Amino acid sequence: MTQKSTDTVWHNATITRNDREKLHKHKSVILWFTGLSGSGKSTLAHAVEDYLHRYGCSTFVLDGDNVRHGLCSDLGFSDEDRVENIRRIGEMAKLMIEAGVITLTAFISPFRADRSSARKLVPHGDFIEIYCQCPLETCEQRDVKGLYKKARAGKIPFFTGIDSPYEEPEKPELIVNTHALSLDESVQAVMKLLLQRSIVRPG
Ligand SMILES: Nc1ncnc2c1ncn2[C@@H]1O[C@H](COP(=O)(O)OS(=O)(=O)O)[C@@H](OP(=O)(O)O)[C@H]1O
Ligand SMILES: Nc1ncnc2c1ncn2[C@@H]1O[C@H](COP(=O)(O)OP(=O)(O)O)[C@@H](O)[C@H]1O
Repeated sequence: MTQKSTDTVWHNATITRNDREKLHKHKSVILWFTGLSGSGKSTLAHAVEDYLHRYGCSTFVLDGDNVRHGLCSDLGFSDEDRVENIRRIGEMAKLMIEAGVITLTAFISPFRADRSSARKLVPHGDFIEIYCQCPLETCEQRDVKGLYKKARAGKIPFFTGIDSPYEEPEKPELIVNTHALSLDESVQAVMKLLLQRSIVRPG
């Protein structure tokens, strides 16, 4: 690996985040969905994006599976690699809110410390942690991608919830119990929070 360069200087953009937010007519924010595999992160993030997009908001979903095909294709699922995965996503999400975009991230992000580091990258209030709470048994019954079956058969080592830990958020901005709520109810719970925080305006 080459030595880190110290010869870089931050360049301030002429167009600011505030300018971009004015253009988009809404604030930018990170909606950080976290939870077990199969808990509903992707489904909910995309459904919220769909809703916001229809109301003219500028949005983008960073999704675990997709990002791991490109930006993070060099990473696996050891604790170390997950830490680096979430570090990169945090930095990417930070850039995207500078671009004035409502950024929705759907990663297991199993470690509290890593979610906390991502939160600290951006100003207070710009990181909204949404815990997709769902019992492991339900996630396993859903087994959307057949991965739990493989993990139980010992074919996927370090699978979250089985032989790799998931640390529940202690104080998330929102808990969505995807086991009990319908998808529509879950979307409405997120929208209610965005309205309460004046990130989007009614209508
Ligand atoms: N060992 C292991 N543990 C957990 N998940 C695994 C594993 N191997 C592959 N997958 C698939 O990768 C998706 C999770 O990637 P993430 O980038 O979100 O993981 S992490 O935040 O770095 O922990 C996860 O996607 P979701 O099911 O959408 O959560 C799985 O499809
Ligand atoms: N309230 C809900 N919110 C999100 N997904 C739900 C909800 N209720 C049931 N589901 C279902 O749970 C599954 C979640 O899968 P997925 O979104 O891929 O999870 P994850 O991205 O966390 O791995 C989907 O089949 C989805 O239809």
